[in-house]
Amino acid sequence: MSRLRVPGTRTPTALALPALLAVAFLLLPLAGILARTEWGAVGSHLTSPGVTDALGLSLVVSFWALGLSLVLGVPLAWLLARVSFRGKALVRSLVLLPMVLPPTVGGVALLLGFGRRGLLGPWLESELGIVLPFHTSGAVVAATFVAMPFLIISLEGTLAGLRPSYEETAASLGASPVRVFFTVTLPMVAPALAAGSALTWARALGEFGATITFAGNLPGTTQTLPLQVYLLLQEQPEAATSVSLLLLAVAMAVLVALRGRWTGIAGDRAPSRDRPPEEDAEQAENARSTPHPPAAPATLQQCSLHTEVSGFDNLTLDAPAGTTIAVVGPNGAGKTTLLRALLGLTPRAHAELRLGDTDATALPPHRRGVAWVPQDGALFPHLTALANTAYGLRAQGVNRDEARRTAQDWLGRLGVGHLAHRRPAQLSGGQAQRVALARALAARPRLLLLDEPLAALDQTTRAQVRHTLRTHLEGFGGVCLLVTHDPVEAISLGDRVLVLDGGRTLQDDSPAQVSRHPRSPWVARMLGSNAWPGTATSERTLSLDGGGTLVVADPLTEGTQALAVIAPEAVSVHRRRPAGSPRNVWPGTVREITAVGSRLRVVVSSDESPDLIAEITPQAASELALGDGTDVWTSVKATEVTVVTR
Ligand SMILES: Nc1ncnc2c1ncn2[C@@H]1O[C@H](COP(=O)(O)OP(=O)(O)OP(=O)(O)O)[C@@H](O)[C@H]1O
Repeated sequence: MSRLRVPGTRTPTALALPALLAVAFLLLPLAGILARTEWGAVGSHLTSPGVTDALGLSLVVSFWALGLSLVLGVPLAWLLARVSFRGKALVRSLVLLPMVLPPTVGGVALLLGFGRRGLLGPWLESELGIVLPFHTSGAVVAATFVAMPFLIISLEGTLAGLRPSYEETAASLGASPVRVFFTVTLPMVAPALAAGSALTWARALGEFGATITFAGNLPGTTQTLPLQVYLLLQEQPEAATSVSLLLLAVAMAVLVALRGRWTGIAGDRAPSRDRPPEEDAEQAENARSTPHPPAAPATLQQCSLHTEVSGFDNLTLDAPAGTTIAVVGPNGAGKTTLLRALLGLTPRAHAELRLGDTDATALPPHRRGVAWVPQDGALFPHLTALANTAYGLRAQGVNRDEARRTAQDWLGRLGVGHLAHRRPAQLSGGQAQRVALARALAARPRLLLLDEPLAALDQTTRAQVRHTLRTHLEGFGGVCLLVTHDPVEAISLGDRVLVLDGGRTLQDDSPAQVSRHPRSPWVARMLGSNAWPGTATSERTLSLDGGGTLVVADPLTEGTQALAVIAPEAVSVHRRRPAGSPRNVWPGTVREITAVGSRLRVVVSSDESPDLIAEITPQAASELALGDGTDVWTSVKATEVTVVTR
C-alpha cells in the first residue's frame, strides 16, 4: 500500500521535536515499570494474599460502580440529550465536574455530603443504618462519583446524534416508549454504551484519591488495588511495580479494545454501499418480478378518516376507506406538519382524529394505528429486513413465529422476500423503500402516511417502486396520505390531490380536476402548465398580472380575478406571424429548449406576455430551425385556455 503525501506537507522540525519529547515523556514512566519489573517474581507478587484481596475488592468495587453508573447515568444521559429543561447547562457542568476536580477534593466533597457529619450521612445512618466511610459501599460511591461522567458524556453525544425518525417510526408501528427504548434506542447506541462502560469501569478500577479520602484505606474493606500499590511502594517496591504492571495491562487492554470508539460510533450509520456482488443481478431480477397480489382484506383494517387539524395547519379532511390522497404544496406549506399532527408527534398542530369508529384524538402515537414511512424509510439498522417487517406485529403482541411468517409474506408481496435476511445497509434504495412499505403495511395500520416515499430513488427505480406502490395501495383498506413534490406521483398514485398552502387547503379534488382547474399558479406549474393570473376587463378578455392581455372563450364577469391555464401542447410556435383563427398571438424570443421524454419544451420570452412554455416535437423544432435566441411568434386559441376563477 503506498502512502500518499500531500505536496508541501513536510514534517516541520520545529513541531516534530517537542512532539517527540511529548511521546518520550509519556512513554518513559511506562518503560520504567517494564524495565524495573522483576519478571520472575511477578507471579508471587500478584498471588500474595494482600494483593489478591485487593484485586478481588477492586473488581467488586469497579463493577458495582459500573452498575450504578448504568442505572443512574443512562437515564441522565437520555434526559440531557432529549429533553430541554431549565438549568440543563448547569447539570451538564455538574456531570463533568468530577472529571476535572482533583480526586482528593472529590473525596472531601463526598465526606461533606455523605460522611457521618455530612449533609445526608446522619439520615443515612439513622434511617437506613448505612455508614459509607470505611465501608466497601463508600469505596463504590467514590468510584462511581469519578467514573460515571465518562458514561454519561459518551452516551449523551450519541443519543443526541441519533435521528428521531427511528424512534418515531417504531412508535407509529405500535411500540410503547419503553419498548422503543429497549428495542431501538439502546441497540442503536450500543457501541457508544459499550465504549462508555469500558472507560467507566477502567476509571473506577484505577480510582485512588477520592476513595482514600472518603472511604479510607482499610485492608479487605476499602483497600483496592491502587491503594495497595501506594502502600506497597513504601514497604515492598518490587511488589508495587508488579501490581502497577497489572493495572497498566488492564488500562492498555481497554484502550486497545476501544480504539476510536469512544468518539462515537453510533448505531446511526450511513448506509454503506457494501452490497454483495450479486446485488445488481438481484435488483434486475427484482425489477422484472411481478409483485404478489395485494394483501388479503382480512389482514387490513378498512377505516375511513375524519380529521380536523388546528395550529399551524388548519383544515378538515374526510375520506372513505381505501382512498389515497396525494398531499402537495410548496416548501413550508405544512405537509410534514399535517402528517406529524396525525401521528400525534408535534406540538405545532393538533388533530382531532377519527379512524373508522375509533376516536384516536387522545391516544398516544403507539396506540393510534397510524403507520408512518418517513422519507428515508428509517429501517432499523441493527435488524434484518425480516425483523424490521415483523417489528410492528411483535410490538402489538403477535408471537414471534407468526410475526415472522406474516413479515416474510409481506416482503414476498413487495418483491423483496429473497432479501429477508439482509440488514438495511445491504439493501439498495429501492429495496429499502419496499421493505419500509412492507413494514408499515404488516403493522395493519388504520391510516398510512407516506412522506415522499420515492424521493430518494433514481428515475428507473422510482418508476418500478411507483408501480409496486400503486398495486399495494389499491389493496390497502385504510386511508393513505402520500406527501410528494412529484406531479407524476401525485396524479398517478392519488385518488385525490390535496393542495396545501400556508397550512390551509387550497384545493382538494380528483387529479383530473386539479390538472384541468389548478387553483393556484404553483399547482399549475407543478403540473407543468402555463398559469397566468389576471383580472377580467371584459367578458372575454383577461388583463394579465405579468403584463399583456389574453382572449378566452369562457365568459367572465368584469373585474373577476382569474387564473388562466394553458397546457404547453396547446401553444403553437411559428417563424412568421400566423394569419387566421388564433386570438392570442405574441412575438417573442426562444430562451431555453429542453427535452422532456420524446418532446421538446420551449420557453419563449415576450414583451407582450408573460413567459410561455410550448411543447413541440423535435421534428417541428428542426423545421422551424429553433435555437436559443431565435425570434418566433407564439399563438394560443381562446378555446384552449382554461379559466379558473378565484
Ligand atoms: N420544529 C419546528 N419548529 C418551528 N417551525 C417549524 C418546525 N418544523 C417546521 N416548521 C415550520 O412550519 C412550516 C411548515 O413546515 P412543514 O415541514 O410542515 O412544511 P412542508 O410542507 O413539509 O415543507 P417541505 O416541502 O419543505 O418539506 C414551515 O414554515 C417550517 O419552517
